[in-house]
Amino acid sequence: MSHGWGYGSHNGPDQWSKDYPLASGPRQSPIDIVPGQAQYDAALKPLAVKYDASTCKGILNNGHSFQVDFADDTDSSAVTGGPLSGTYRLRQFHFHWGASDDKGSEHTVGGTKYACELHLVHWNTKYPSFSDAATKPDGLAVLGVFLKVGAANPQLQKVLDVLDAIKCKGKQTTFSNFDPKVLLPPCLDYWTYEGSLTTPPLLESVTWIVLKQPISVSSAQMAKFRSLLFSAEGEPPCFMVNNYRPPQPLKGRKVRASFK
Ligand SMILES: NS(=O)(=O)c1ccc(C(=O)N2CCc3cc(O)c(O)cc3[C@H]2c2ccccc2)cc1
Ligand SMILES: [Zn+2]
Repeated sequence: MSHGWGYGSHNGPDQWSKDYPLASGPRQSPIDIVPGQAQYDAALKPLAVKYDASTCKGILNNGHSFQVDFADDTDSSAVTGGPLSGTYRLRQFHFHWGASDDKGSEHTVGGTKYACELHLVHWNTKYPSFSDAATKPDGLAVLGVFLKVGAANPQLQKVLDVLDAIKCKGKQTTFSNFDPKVLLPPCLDYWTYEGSLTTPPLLESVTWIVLKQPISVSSAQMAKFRSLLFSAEGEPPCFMVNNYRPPQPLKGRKVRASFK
């Protein structure tokens, strides 16, 4: 993927529409979720999340976040149920965060920003591959989890402990035997709506499933995220912070809630 885009003043979200006209499309993400306007839908099923730690393959600084990649050649790590029809295989998870604890999430709740947001990216197995699914309106499902500053999160620490090895863009290292289910809150109540990737190419192929209950992260752990660099080795260092797109217009979409 071209890396001309970023989160700076010259290549950030306000500029993306120049190269990616979808930025002004009808189903863009993220959005501000207004709980009072979300419609409870009794037909929504409970989320069924099944992850297999052995499918965890590695961790990479991709220049706009860091991602933990999973083997997606079988259904052993997948999500079903909820608003979804069929099986969606886990491909990767990554995060978005701010330069300070008062901002960083992409989705907001009644205008409230969290310090960080986790995205678990899944693709619909009715399509032959992730890349193909990413071009279809029902191709992807992303599970969003808010991180709220408070107590340190020991499960998250296992991921943060390897970040020194992937400080710069393009660096990757081994990361195995990690079950991302440990990063989910106890309650799987969610909001869901039809949206898009929040990074270029902004494809409108994502069923968003945003969990109501945040998980915890300490301020010291947030500082660890901010030690990463957008820049590659040998380039002037640029700290990886504020890698979030702000909320986009709802344009008539309905947000459904799985809970009353
Ligand atoms: N924030 S998000 O909407 O949850 C999101 C989901 C998937 C992806 C993703 O996995 N990829 C593949 C790697 C990649 C690398 C890039 O440099 C880039 O600009 C975008 C991506 C996206 C991507 C997804 C689908 C088609 C092309 C690229 C990115 C963001
Ligand atoms: Zn994301």
